[in-house]
This record gives sequence, C-alpha cells and structure tokens, in this order.
Amino acid sequence: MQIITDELARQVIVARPAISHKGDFGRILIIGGSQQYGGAAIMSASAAVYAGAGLVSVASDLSILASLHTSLPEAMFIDYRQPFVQWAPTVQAADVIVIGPGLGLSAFALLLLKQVLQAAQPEQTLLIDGSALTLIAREKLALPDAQLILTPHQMEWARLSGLSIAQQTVANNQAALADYPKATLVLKKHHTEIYHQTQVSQLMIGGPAMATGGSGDTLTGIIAAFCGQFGTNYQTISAAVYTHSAISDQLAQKQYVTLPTQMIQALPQFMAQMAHQ
Ligand SMILES: NC(=O)C1=CN([C@@H]2O[C@H](COP(=O)(O)OP(=O)(O)OC[C@H]3O[C@@H](n4cnc5c(N)ncnc54)[C@H](O)[C@@H]3O)[C@@H](O)[C@H]2O)[C@@H](O)CC1
Ligand SMILES: Nc1ncnc2c1ncn2[C@@H]1O[C@H](COP(=O)(O)OP(=O)(O)O)[C@@H](O)[C@H]1O
Ligand SMILES: [Mg+2]
Repeated sequence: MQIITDELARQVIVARPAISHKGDFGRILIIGGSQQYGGAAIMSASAAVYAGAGLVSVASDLSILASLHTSLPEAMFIDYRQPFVQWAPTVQAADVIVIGPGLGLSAFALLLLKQVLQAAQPEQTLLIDGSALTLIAREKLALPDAQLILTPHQMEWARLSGLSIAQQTVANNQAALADYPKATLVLKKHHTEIYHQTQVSQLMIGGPAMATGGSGDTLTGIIAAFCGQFGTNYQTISAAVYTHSAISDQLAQKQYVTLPTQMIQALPQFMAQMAHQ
C-alpha cells in the first residue's frame, strides 16, 4: 500500500497561470443540505470556494439561503424544491457535482438523487457522500457512467458494501469495489484509504481533532475544488484528502479540536505554501 505524501500534494497544487479566468478552475454544483442539516451544504460549498473552485452553486433547501449568502456570498443558489428546476441541464452545466452532504433521507431527497444520477454524463465528475450513499445502499440504486468519487465513512461503506467495519480489510474492500469499477473510493477513518481499481493508498496524517460533525462535508468541497482545478484523477483526489488532514494537523499543534470552519479558512494559505515551495 502506498503512503500519500506531502510531495504528492506539492505536485498537484501548482501556481495558477496568469492568463486564466474563473471558468478555468471548475464549475461545481453542490446538491445537499436540508432543514435539519443546512450546515453541511454550507461547509461543503465554503470548502470548495476556499480551495479555489472557480464557480460554486448550491442546490438546497430555501431555509439555508440567508445564512449561505451571509457566510459565503461567492456561492450561487438554486432552491431545489422549485418545480421548474430542470435537473438535466442544471447538472450537465457543472464540471463537478457533489451530492449528499446533509441531504437527509426523505422521499424528496430520494427523488432528487434519482434525477441527478440519471442526468450525470460520462465526462462529469460525480462525488457521492453522506445521505446520498445511505440512500443508494438502502434503495440499491445503480450508479451512472461518470467519473465517480465515493466518500463514505466506515459506517456508510458498511451499508454500501455489506462489509461490517471489522470486515473492511484491503482485500475485501477491493472485492466490494468491483461492483463500482469506475469509482474511486475514499474510505474515511483514522488513516483514510483511497482505492481505485488495483491501486490502494493510505493517509498517515490527520487525527482525532477532526472528529467533529462537518469534517467530512468539508472534505467533499476540497475534493470537488481540486478536481475542478487540477483534473479528476487519483493523484488529485489523494492531494485533496492530504490537504484536509494536513491543515487539521497544523491547527492541532495549538488546538484540541480543529473545527471545519477553521480548516476552511486555512485553505488558501495552505495551498499557497504548497504551490510556492
Ligand atoms: N452540520 C451539519 O449539517 C451536519 C450534517 N451532517 C450530515 O448528516 C447526515 C448523516 O450523517 P452521519 O455521518 O451523521 O450519520 P450516519 O448515520 O451515516 O453515521 C452515523 C454513525 O456512524 C458511526 N461511525 C462508525 N465509524 C465511523 C467513522 N469512521 N466515521 C464517522 N462515523 C462513523 C458513528 O457512530 C456515527 O455517529 C449526512 O448527510 C451528513 O452529511 C453531518 O455531517 C454532521 C454535521
Ligand atoms: N480520529 C480521526 N483520525 C483521523 N481522521 C479523522 C478522525 N475522526 C474523523 N476524521 C476525519 O474527519 C472526516 C469525517 O467525515 P464524516 O464522518 O463524513 O463527517 P461529517 O459527515 O460529520 O462531515 C473524515 O475525513 C475522517 O477521516
Ligand atoms: Mg459525512
């Protein structure tokens, strides 16, 4: 198993070309949040903006709009319950789609998820997290032909793979991932593992200071922004996972817990360090 290093993050996070514009750094659509879990969509979108995504739209419950625009005026908003939203063109306008953080498990969430899975195209990156993973497992939904990134924690992976946490060995995880041959699996835990076909690598940084609700929601935004800027591939995803934990480790030198909102704030400076050294 390969170890994900600082060096890899430095290779991926490069200085921006002078001749460039927001359209070059990824159009990200985040579909998530709900009345109960509004913060998840806001943290995912904030992480995407602070990790450098060119354009970020959030499709969510109308109840989050005021707080989203107060904390993140850079984000655009779609009220996902409006009947006039045409999901196929909305989804297809994005380079990277995130679905799931804070979406919840309602009948509406399931309907929306099905429409999004149907609309996604092969060249698009589709990151599936949180409630969307639980719904896919529960409803046995088929995944589309797209550049799939699955980001379950151990319990979500248990639901999806049928493997209990104790059974989640590398060999068993690889065998279970054969059901999703085009997907990259980010199995989140202490020392997260990343799988794609026969490749497996592991993070050796990060720690319990990250064990706060919203930490994974934040990771979705970082991965989405990195894919939007640096291209969707195993290295980019690994560098995003590394960045998330490296920022926490830096903050944890002086803090008992590293809040997702603090990790988000630290992203631009961390990325500048990586790009300039
Ligand atoms: N502020 C917010 O709006 C928040 C919204 N959230 C959303 O809430 C929804 C439900 O997600 P949850 O993860 O809370 O619920 P789940 O029901 O998916 O997972 C719950 C339990 O799994 C167990 N577990 C075992 N191994 C674990 C591991 N390695 N990492 C994490 N948990 C592990 C934990 O006991 C945890 O309480 C998701 O859509 C999520 O995005 C959460 O992210 C919390 C914060
Ligand atoms: N003890 C720990 N050691 C290392 N990383 C951790 C630890 N606890 C949590 N994390 C990291 O925090 C994130 C939690 O993700 P998740 O459980 O989906 O959070 P949420 O859904 O609440 O946002 C993952 O990236 C996980 O690896
Ligand atoms: Mg989560």
